[in-house]
Amino acid sequence: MDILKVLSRGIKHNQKNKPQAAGTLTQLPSAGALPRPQLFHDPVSARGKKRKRRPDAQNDEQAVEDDDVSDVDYFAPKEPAVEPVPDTDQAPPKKRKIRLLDEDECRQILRSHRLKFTILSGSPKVEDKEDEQASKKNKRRKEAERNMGEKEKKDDYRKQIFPQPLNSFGELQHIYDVSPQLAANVSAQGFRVPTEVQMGSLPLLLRPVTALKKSKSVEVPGLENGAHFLAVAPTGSGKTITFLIPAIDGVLRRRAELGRDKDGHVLEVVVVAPTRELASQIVNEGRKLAIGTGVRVVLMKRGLRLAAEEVKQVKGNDDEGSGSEKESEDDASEESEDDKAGKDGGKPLARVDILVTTPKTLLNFLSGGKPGTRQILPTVRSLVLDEADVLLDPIFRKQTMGIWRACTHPEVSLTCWSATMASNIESLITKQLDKRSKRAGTTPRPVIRLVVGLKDAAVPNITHKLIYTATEPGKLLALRQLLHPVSSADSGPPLRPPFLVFTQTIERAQALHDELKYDIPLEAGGSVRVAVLHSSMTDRDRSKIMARFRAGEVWVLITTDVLARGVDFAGVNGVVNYDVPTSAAGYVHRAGRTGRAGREGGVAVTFYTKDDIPFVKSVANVIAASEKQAGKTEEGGGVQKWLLDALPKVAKEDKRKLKSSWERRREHNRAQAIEASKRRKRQRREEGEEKVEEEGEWGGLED
Ligand SMILES: Nc1ncnc2c1ncn2[C@@H]1O[C@H](COP(=O)(O)OP(=O)(O)OP(=O)(O)O)[C@@H](O)[C@H]1O
Repeated sequence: MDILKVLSRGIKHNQKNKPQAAGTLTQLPSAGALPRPQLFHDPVSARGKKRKRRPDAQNDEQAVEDDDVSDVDYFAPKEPAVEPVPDTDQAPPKKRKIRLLDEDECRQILRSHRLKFTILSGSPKVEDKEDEQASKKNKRRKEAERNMGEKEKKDDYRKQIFPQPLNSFGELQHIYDVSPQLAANVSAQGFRVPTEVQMGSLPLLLRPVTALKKSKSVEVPGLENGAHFLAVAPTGSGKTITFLIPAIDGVLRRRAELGRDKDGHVLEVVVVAPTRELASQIVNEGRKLAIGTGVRVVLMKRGLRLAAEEVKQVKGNDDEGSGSEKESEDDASEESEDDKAGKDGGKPLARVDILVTTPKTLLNFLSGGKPGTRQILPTVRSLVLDEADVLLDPIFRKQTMGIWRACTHPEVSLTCWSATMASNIESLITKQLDKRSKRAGTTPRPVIRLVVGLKDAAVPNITHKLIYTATEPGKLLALRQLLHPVSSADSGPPLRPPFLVFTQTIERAQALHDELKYDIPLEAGGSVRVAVLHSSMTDRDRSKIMARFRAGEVWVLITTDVLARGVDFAGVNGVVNYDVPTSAAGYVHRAGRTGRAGREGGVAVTFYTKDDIPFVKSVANVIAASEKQAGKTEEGGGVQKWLLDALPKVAKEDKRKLKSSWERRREHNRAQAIEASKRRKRQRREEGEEKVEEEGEWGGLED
């Protein structure tokens, strides 16, 4: 197969050989596959009643059966923004009464979609029912516990809850009472059915008491004020709108309660994301959902002034922000300049309801007050950590904890989102929440965790391939073969553009770009089709590359882990791990840049050489688990059992050594990013121009 044929399929070349601009995306081969945003539909054993269709479901234009979505192209350009819903002076539309499902029905639907809710803190009461039905239930539960055997599993089972699932987006308005405008904005996105994470999280986050109204077996104390929430759900499963909808709804509700008008903006929600690319993507999504509501979603930038309170820094009272982790060089290098920005009292306060930020940018603002003081954000009611496991990883921990500490409202709720969540991060979160509620003297809120599918092994809907090459030059050759396969016998599955190539360091990304940039013939667009993006580039260059890749102009984007998390490129067909990711979580996030919203046909190719073998086992395990989830057999799979068995389990000592070698690379990346940041500052001073912050690279999470 010739690359030219593949690349030019569906793409018209204009006369001057210019790359096609926006609008080509839906004609790229990527638009072909039919997405099913829901990943799981297990048949559930006929325990109790079968799922009933609501009598009015047919009237609900959004409650479509899954089969009906086959002709929907979720990657087509979205509809233009909706018109604001007419003012509420007119009589509100009559609300339809929708029956809540009973606990058994909820249990069945949640199981069928592999949604598991566990209470991580407090002790939910298991009701002591006298009646026959309840004792039957208890019997069944005890039997199940006996079967599971281990104590740990028993505890887990007892703490499970079965809230109402969101069966259609129409229920947002009809059961969970979100504003008609917000409901219209969701509907304008063109989504037909909620994904699993949306199905599970939205009822609990919007109206927790309603969501658990029919839950008879477990009582969750303290739920009236809401819950803290951790969601672990596959990449590309729509977590962004899942935290944005309740955020906007919360602002609107409080505005109504307090009688604030549309222009009365109070910073109520802070969303933290690890990179600038992800933060601005969240702002875009938020603004689409907030159209016509008056809710302002703003990206935190250098020089933006927020309504913060200045308090005296109390020495020795910094246990949340401190820890074993040392201050990163990045922090130190930025401090003096940010001090100046924070002290700029001349700028007006920003009018913000929802602030989206990278950790460092906001922390720089908070620590930029008078010496010996810090600034706090007492009006914030909700803190959202997107990619929470990396935000609480030592690289970002100090900064994230600093922000959390600044959200001093006693009722502040925390929600954490990621496709991967190690148990040490979970316990860090629950311990911190416990400490905070003790300190504030408030009734602790429950901490609820939702896991969709298999925790940490979640890229079930794509093809995975591990390719061994004996040497480094062999790797480059193999990548070229993927780009220009000469026969069907060539190794690896066909890789169709657009695709992302991940390397471990900035230097390697640059070097690979130099190697590949002339590999696309001029007739197909030439060197502009191959681009590189990493954190030592300027913000402006990064944004330009992002825009060109999204528009379908760039077909091969070479990058580092800076794009591994959260970034949603419509229709990315493939991911190449030119360098093996150093952890299972790293693999999940990189591979998850393809196959978004349940779309099939994505391919993740991972090259490895002899030197990489110690890292391959954890990648191979993720692949095997993902394929098992997808019900694939060994023959069709990307990793053969013999290989999985043969790959060495790395001894602790060796892992430590290897880790330090990767740490060195990561440090090197950071040093490069710092150097670049200093260079940009110098440039800024010379140009007198103000630019926004940069984040360093991170090298993925260690197992
Ligand atoms: N119900 C839905 N049906 C179809 N597409 C959806 C639905 N909800 C969200 N999407 C789309 O799915 C894509 C992925 O969503 P999003 O970026 O929120 O995923 P994510 O779960 O945050 O992924 P990651 O873990 O990689 O950050 C987006 O393009 C979004 O518009």
